[in-house]
Amino acid sequence: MDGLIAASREFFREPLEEKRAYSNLIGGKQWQLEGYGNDPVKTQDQIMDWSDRLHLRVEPEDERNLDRWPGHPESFRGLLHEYTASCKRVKDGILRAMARLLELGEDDGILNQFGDKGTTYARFNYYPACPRPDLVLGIRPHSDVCVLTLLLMDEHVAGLQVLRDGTWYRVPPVRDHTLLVNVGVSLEIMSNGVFWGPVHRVVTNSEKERTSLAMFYSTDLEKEVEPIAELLGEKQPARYRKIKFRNFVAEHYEYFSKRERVIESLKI
Ligand SMILES: O=C(O)CCC(=O)C(=O)O
Ligand SMILES: [Fe+2]
Repeated sequence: MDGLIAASREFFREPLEEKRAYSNLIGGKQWQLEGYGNDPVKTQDQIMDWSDRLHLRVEPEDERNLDRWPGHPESFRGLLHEYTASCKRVKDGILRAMARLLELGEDDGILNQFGDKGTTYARFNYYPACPRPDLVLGIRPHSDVCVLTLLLMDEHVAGLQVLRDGTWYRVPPVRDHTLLVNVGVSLEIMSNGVFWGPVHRVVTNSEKERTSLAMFYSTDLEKEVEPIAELLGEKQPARYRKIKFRNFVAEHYEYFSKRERVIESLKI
């Protein structure tokens, strides 16, 4: 873990021209999810996040776009490959335990909602020290659109905050490779609202830089995300409309740029 974080820092510290070789803008213009760079620009007055990002599809393994994976430092690709395999085991264990909490008939009741080609993205976030933390956020308020996120936070510098009942709560940094497990809004829909995808943000720091690595576990892009049938009944009607995951992601970015949550539009 330390090696991978150190390798990602090394990448982020390289000159911009080096990093642009892995850009998320095709031909310098058309935005795609994967690669190095920021969010899509949807409106002229959109305030961007104070962060540098590298977003890579790590699963399915045979669909990796290795041309987006930094070749420097040389250890990067091997370390990310190993980290992906370890995190998969953790994610499977957590989702099986959550299926039991929902009292689903089988432990794989959530895992088998992912479809044939569930996808995992690794997102490296690098937040440089910011001279005016009062003016800009590291990441604006959002909920993760995936099923589950495993977040490896900076061991020394705080920044993540979670919204609950109108108050922002600071998440302290933790040592010893602790992972923070976050529910994404896909799981909010699947669980018919039993679990919910909290709104969170990252504040900037005037003196210290910060890094984090999020692993986002999502369903197949062609799969419809919907409440699990077994959880529904006469007394438990569906609370969310279903949506194809591909459209959910597209809409997430539309709403995000307007500072709204896409899931609100799916509530019945
Ligand atoms: O940097 C963090 O602690 C959180 C990152 C995050 O929320 C995200 O990448 O979606
Ligand atoms: Fe997030």
